[in-house]
Amino acid sequence: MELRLHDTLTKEKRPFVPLDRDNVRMYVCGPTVYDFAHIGNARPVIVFDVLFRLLRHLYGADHVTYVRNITDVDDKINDRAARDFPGLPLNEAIRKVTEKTAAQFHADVTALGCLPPTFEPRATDFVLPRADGKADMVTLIKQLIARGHAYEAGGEVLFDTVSMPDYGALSGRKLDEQLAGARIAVDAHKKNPADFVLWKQSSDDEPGWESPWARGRPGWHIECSAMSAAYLGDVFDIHGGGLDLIFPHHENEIAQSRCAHGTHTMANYWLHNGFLQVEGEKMSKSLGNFVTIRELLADWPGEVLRLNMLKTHYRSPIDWTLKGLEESAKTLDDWYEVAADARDGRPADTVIEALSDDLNTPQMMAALHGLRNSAASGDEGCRNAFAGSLRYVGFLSESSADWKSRKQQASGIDAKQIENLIAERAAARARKDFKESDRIRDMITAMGVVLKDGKDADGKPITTWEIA
Ligand SMILES: Nc1ncnc2c1ncn2[C@@H]1O[C@H](COP(=O)(O)OP(=O)(O)OP(=O)(O)O)[C@@H](O)[C@H]1O
Ligand SMILES: [Zn+2]
Repeated sequence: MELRLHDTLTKEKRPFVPLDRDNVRMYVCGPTVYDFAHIGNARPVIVFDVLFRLLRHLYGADHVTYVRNITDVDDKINDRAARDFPGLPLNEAIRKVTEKTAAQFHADVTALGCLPPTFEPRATDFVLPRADGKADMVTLIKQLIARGHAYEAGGEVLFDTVSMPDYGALSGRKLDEQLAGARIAVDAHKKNPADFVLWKQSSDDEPGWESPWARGRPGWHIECSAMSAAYLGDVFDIHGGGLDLIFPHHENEIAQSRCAHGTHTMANYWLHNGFLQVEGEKMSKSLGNFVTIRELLADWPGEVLRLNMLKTHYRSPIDWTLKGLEESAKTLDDWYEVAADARDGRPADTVIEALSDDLNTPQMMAALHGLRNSAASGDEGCRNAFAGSLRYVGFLSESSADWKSRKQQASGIDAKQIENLIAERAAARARKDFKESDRIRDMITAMGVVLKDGKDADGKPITTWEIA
């Protein structure tokens, strides 16, 4: 099956041809760890997890290298550290903020059914030259200066955008248009307003590293140029992230990496996911219209959030609604019932085919609905293919066996309490106090639980229950 991917740089969907079939290489920009991730931040993590799974299927699990970094040096982190831990020395405060946020991020994305990437480098480990000789930011900046693509001014090292004739190709922004709109006064030390920071001086109370220029810290963009080169080389296959990263972040990554290494390309395919929106607006921290993954996981199993995300194609916007979540939960209730007790088969061709068409997850959903119907009316083989497909796309995680109990937990329903009430109701019925037994049943219904009265194998009345 031929994999086709849409490339932002060439604006076309074309067949995916890896540089090396034995080592297919993908880099995705990871979180800046200063605050809990919102469900919008989860979109690239889930989308590229699906692509990672697909590449592993097509090329073999040991032939794909997926790198997703952690940005743990950023001024937003410094501000948060100073705010939350005013009593601590800044470095310690920063470590507390980044460790806590990174741990929560891992817990969140694991609950969303995402496989860990092959490597998860932290920016702070790649600032200075390393003992193992892997790429680092200071060396990259030195190379850029040596090749005439960067200069020092006003306590900073800046990338010289004019030195790169096709700067702006990814976002389609022409340099002269950018120049016209810029405010010169703010950036008087820059040769051109579009020039961006590679290194900036740190004051004594800011985090910093000794460098050939001044004690300072890297700009955001150079972090990804260093970490991608460290694990994937100067040129690699796929680079991903959200739409908002095209400019300036990815544009500047391309400029740095290509100019430092003297290559025509940084990555052969640039993939960008669309925004998750609330009432038509991008979910973002700055707008305050966000809900964290952690908050959602208190109400919904991670599989529901994942499925709800994948109902929409990754390049289209998603409107995130309660109604959508409710429908997704219903779908999974049904699917798990049909797939119950099935052994895992291989994922069905229809699923792989859908994903191979630029990750067409709406078509994948249609394929899963089709498999569900065959499984419901068919033999064990169909059920195994259905269960195998569910597991393959990450809907049937290791922990889905206890789907029902986790749903109960998430809904806040206390199983023990329900069982006690059922016993009280049975006792009331036994003594023919139907007023009391009805009262108890209404109480249970009001808690969002449905009772089913039936008979056990010996013909004795028995009541089972489930969440409405
Ligand atoms: N609403 C959204 N929908 C889809 N992807 C998003 C959304 N918001 C952020 N992203 C993506 O999440 C990833 C992590 O981004 P980052 O950690 O920089 O988030 P952020 O800038 O703190 O979030 P925000 O945009 O809310 O300020 C990036 O790939 C970014 O494109
Ligand atoms: Zn990046």
